[in-house]
Amino acid sequence: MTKPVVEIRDLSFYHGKDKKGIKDLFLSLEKGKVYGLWGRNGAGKTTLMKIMTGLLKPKKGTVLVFGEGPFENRRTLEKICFIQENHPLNPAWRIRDVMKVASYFYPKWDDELAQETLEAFALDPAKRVKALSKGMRTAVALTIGLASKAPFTIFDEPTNGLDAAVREIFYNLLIEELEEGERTVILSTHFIQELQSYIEEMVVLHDGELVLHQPIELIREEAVYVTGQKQKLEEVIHHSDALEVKTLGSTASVLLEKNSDAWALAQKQEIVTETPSLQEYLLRKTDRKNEEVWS
Ligand SMILES: Nc1ncnc2c1ncn2[C@@H]1O[C@H](COP(=O)(O)OP(=O)(O)OP(=O)(O)O)[C@@H](O)[C@H]1O
Repeated sequence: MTKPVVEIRDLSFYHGKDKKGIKDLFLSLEKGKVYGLWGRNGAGKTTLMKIMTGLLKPKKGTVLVFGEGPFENRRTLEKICFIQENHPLNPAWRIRDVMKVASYFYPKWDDELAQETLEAFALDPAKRVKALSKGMRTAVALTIGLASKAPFTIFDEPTNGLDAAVREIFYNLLIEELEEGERTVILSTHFIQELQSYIEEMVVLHDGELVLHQPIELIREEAVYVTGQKQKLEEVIHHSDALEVKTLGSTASVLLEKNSDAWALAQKQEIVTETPSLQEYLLRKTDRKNEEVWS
């Protein structure tokens, strides 16, 4: 078996003395896979991404990227490209200067791909960053992410602020780039519905903890909306396994996980089932705990 690209064991990170960050996290990411990172606001995604990309030092535990700790490790950092949301770009530089500087940093930089990508985004390399719209700046940052050819690349909220046409261009370029299976990619996003077809495995954080790490098809199959007569579903409705209950007149609809006792109970009744969207399921799965976070 090939060694994982990222190996995290028992990682904890606290902002300041005791502020929440990441708690006792174990995670392993493999070569050539595309991961979706999902979590509600404050779940710990940025903290985790910053640790994996050497911007923060773990307080406890082990973080290895390509077998080495990324913090202050130039050799490892050359293999990592982290495209942050609102990626910092020098406003005075022309796009072509931005590309040149990035090319010095990433040993696998592909100039041709950079040019093709800028062309696809209809970006003029002679333009200065300060003259670009927010969406155009994002497109410049995405170009760096693609052309870096970095074996481990993270795109944080890659499509925020991009119009539908530009998003499509990015998805197409990303698919082409991933075809060879050489790069490990994380797409961190709140808008999972749109990105889900590009993702193989989901990593879900909640309140600093890893609550799910599974192939996306399995997660899609994990939950079910059960609809039937409210009276007959009374026990299911009040069961602690019920992730969500909606009632309308004498009908009830309950969101359940298929490995739950409540699902076994529900199946004994006359019910109609429907698969929830991935977004609905993840939101409900992180609902109850989330109330504690914000309270
Ligand atoms: N610099 C900081 N100082 C203190 N606490 C912080 C700092 N950065 C993050 N936190 C806290 O750490 C927790 C995780 O934050 P993080 O930014 O990693 O979450 P996130 O999942 O990226 O959230 P979002 O989706 O809102 O960007 C939150 O409780 C947040 O308040």
